[in-house]
Amino acid sequence: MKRLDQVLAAEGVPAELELVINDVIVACKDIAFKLRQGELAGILGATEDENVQGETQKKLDVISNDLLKDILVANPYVRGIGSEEEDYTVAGSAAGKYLVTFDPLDGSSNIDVNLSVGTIFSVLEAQDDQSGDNQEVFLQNGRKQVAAGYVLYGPSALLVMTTGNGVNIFTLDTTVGEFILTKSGIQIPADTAEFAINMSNQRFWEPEMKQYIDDCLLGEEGPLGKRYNMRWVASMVAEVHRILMRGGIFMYPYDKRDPSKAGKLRLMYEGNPMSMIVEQAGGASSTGRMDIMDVAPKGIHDRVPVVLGSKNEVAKVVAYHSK
Ligand SMILES: O=P(O)(O)OC[C@H]1O[C@](O)(COP(=O)(O)O)[C@@H](O)[C@@H]1O
Ligand SMILES: [Mg+2]
Ligand SMILES: [Mg+2]
Repeated sequence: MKRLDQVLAAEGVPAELELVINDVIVACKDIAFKLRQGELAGILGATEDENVQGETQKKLDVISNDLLKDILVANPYVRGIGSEEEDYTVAGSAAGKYLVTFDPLDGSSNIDVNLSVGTIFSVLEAQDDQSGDNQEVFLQNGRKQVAAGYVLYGPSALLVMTTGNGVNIFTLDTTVGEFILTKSGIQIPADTAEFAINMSNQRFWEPEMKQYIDDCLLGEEGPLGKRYNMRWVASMVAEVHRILMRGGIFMYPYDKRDPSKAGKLRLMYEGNPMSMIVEQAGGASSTGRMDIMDVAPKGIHDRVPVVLGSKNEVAKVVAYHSK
């Protein structure tokens, strides 16, 4: 039975980075506890506010954001944070080496119906001496991440993370309040016949994506030659976790509902960390035209089309885009 700190030490993770990851996890344990209490903790429902993306904030979006922000900006090794729920990046310690971006609560439309939600995080190294409230210091591509992970608040709370040494899964032992290693060396099956996409947006997709899904729906008689199943949990963390466990492909492509947005999901705290985890587990991750982790960010809240999961299926979607 290995604890998270023992696993990170065995991976040779620097002590400062371990302290940063540990603070993320302390906040996530608190979020997990509040979620279990649900209505009893007065955490359900919406606030009167909108975030910078124009989305109504749920109470738990704000609570989770504050838990992560408060602990991380007080950490001497954190230069700054960037969050879905903060308009601008927030400065931490001027001498801090690390930058943390996070989606404090992913899949937040699921909170009020008691379904799975998650927290996603990504850690970068600050490359120069700029303050953490200057977003420029964060604008590095996903290949520069030194750690990435998510916590899935499901029937049990799971921490899934990588420091570039493969993917480990830890289960929260609520009797001792510790994440305990329960699986390591996760490998996503290369082939799949299960896709996840919000089909209600079909008429807004680009023709390439429309064609791929049309061909999936043709099953054995179509050019892809197999019968596909479909899932949509509306929580990226839950979808990615299913894919890590049994394969699959998850897509949130560009659509023309709002042509100024490159997609729904955000690069720096959704696309990049999930891509690092998926690649570390032998899967693939693309915008349809290039690897997500090679996309150069221009702003902390940049959006990105996402196609990730079983590597041979992702390659098929990429091939549709290059026809
Ligand atoms: O509303 P839709 O189209 O089903 O979108 C669901 C997607 O949006 C998200 O909920 C976005 O994340 P947030 O809840 O953090 O905004 C993803 O987790 C999920 O894949
Ligand atoms: Mg999200
Ligand atoms: Mg969110």
